Amino acid sequence: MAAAPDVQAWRIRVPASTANLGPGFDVLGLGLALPMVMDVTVPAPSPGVTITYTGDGAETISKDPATNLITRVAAALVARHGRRLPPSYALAITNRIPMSRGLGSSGTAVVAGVLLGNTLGDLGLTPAQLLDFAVLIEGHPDNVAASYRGGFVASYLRWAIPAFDRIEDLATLDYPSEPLATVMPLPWSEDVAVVAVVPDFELETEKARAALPAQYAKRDVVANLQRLTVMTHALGQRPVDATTVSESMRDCLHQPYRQALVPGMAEILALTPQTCPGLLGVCMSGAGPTMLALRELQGFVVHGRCRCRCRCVGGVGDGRGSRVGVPAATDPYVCAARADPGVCGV
Ligand SMILES: Nc1ncnc2c1ncn2[C@@H]1O[C@H](COP(=O)(O)OP(=O)(O)OP(=O)(O)O)[C@@H](O)[C@H]1O
Ligand SMILES: N[C@@H](CCO)C(=O)O
Repeated sequence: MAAAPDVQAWRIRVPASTANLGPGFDVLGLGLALPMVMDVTVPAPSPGVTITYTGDGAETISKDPATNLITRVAAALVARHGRRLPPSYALAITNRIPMSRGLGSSGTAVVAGVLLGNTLGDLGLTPAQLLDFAVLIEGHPDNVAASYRGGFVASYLRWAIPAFDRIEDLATLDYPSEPLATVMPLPWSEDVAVVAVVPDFELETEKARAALPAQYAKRDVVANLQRLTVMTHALGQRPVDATTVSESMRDCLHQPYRQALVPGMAEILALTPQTCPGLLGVCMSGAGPTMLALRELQGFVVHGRCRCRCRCVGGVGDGRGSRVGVPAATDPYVCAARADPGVCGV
């Protein structure tokens, strides 16, 4: 009788992320304490590949390994290195990250995919190599850098990503062998908490990026550079200066063009520490439609109304949301000083 194969099991946990934080378009990212957890078993209890899913996206996300984003990324990574995924493995995914809401769900899935490919294909790639492959797929580094590294990070790309149609093309695509992304951790003040207000409609990143102009006026670029530099310092200070944070979170490069896609966004962006004591600043999260409020860790009430029906994450109310948040420090969506430490369990 043949011996039963050794069963290996491990867990991959990847946090959600918020990108841009106002003026840091395609530059800044922050890991949020809101994870996707994936339990991997090799081989699967039954023949072939099985994917099970609970949580956000359970009804809509493909469980077919040929079309699921995580397994496609893993397969492309191992193919790039001349290997194949094993014929049998099981993925049990528990996801708390809302889809297409600006909380980096696709980046999280891509990071999970490269971690899966690295272990299933026994590739032994470095974190920088894995992150670069994730950046190639996402096209911009902010979300994946934050999900991978955790905390508050800034990043830039050292070469332009060549155009490709499908993730599978990355197996053979010609691109530079030099490192792609440079990622720098930034200080995040322990006085600053994060509240995400998640509308009950989706906005695909592709659509929100298509709304942006091809060119910008010099004054708008300069305004963002000034604010970005000041804001990254201001958010590391103790105590934080609310007026400086609030003013430096204003953006000229993406939020004005995306405003038409998110009902109520203008009213939320008009909130200030002067009108809402304890508030530090507001911005769109990633490509939206989620709106992000930074707040002082203690004693805080935001007054405001948005026209869209929001899931007021970190807020009170009826859950359909007309108020814009009264966060509790224990709310799982409140990042607080505990910016997520990034991936673990691999
Ligand atoms: N856990 C997952 N497993 C498989 N596919 C996923 C998963 N999470 C997200 N995706 C894919 O990513 C898509 C959402 O990507 P999209 O870029 O539109 O939004 P987002 O990443 O949530 O927002 P943003 O980039 O603004 O933060 C989903 O429709 C799905 O195809
Ligand atoms: N920087 C990206 C984040 C969303 O993926 C954007 O704003 O389009």
